[in-house]
Amino acid sequence: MTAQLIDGIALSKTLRADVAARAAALPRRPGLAVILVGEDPASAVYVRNKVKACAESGLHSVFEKYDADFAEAALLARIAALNTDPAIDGILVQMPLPRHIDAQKVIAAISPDKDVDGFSVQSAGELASGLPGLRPCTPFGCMKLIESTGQNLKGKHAVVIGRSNTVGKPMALLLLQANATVTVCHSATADLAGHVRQADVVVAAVGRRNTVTAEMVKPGAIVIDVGMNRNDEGKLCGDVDFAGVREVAGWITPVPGGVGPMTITMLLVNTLQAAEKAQGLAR
Ligand SMILES: Nc1nc(=O)c2c([nH]1)NC[C@@H]1CN(c3ccc(C(=O)N[C@@H](CCC(=O)O)C(=O)O)cc3)C=[N+]21
Repeated sequence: MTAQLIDGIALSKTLRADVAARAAALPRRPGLAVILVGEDPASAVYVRNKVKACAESGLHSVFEKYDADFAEAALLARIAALNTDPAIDGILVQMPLPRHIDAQKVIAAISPDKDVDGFSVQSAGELASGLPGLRPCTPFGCMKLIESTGQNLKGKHAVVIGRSNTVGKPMALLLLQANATVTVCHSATADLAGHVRQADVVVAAVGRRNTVTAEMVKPGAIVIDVGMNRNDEGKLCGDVDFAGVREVAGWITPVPGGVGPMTITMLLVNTLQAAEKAQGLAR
């Protein structure tokens, strides 16, 4: 069996067209502020892609770039200004931040209404409580990729590998809300392979290549690869041994071209959602 590819670029195209149509129907264009502190080259690429994606979907965006030694207080002051800026519906501060800046403080400073990353305590609480709210973009995108297979998660066993606040934890909650039975594995899990073998859905968010191999995967499973690693040749690769696992799985996401583009797409969706709410068009 060779797995069907879940194409994050194609799905992104469809969803971004819907964002563009809904954005065009609003009295005021949705606006996203993207803040980058420091010189990390990978962050610079991601941030540029986010700004470009906004333009392509007809969203307004502003990009603010600061030197690595930008003071925490100055960053908090910028966020306070954006919180009350009526042209801005979403605020994204690119992570990781320089060590002298407390990321938790920064996240807490963003108005929950503009928390398009879904990283705030309010957004996390809404997700955990099953209330509507802004969902973290990467796991939200993974759910859309899983939904695109047409498989109902009711009665299915999902195994999430990784327990970060940005991916693993919210992923588990989203899968739970979709009626899956959920197991969360992490670095202290005794028998990772034993758990993964039980999974109808595997979401790998570890940050180490070849964490999921063909022998660990149940035939026909849905495999979602959140990993972003470099192999020995410097090529981008995920946490899953793609060549091996695609011969066993039912569906698999590629890296690149899977979760990455969907993360940006869900940022656009969240910005649109925040704008609709701000303009009295809640949905
Ligand atoms: N506040 C904050 N929010 C984030 O959402 C956030 C962040 N900080 N910090 C860094 C991570 C990483 N991230 C990615 C988004 C898209 C791709 C993406 O589009 N990847 C392409 C490949 C890009 C390439 O070729 O390098 C793909 O997978 O096809 C990757 C990574 C968002 N992040």
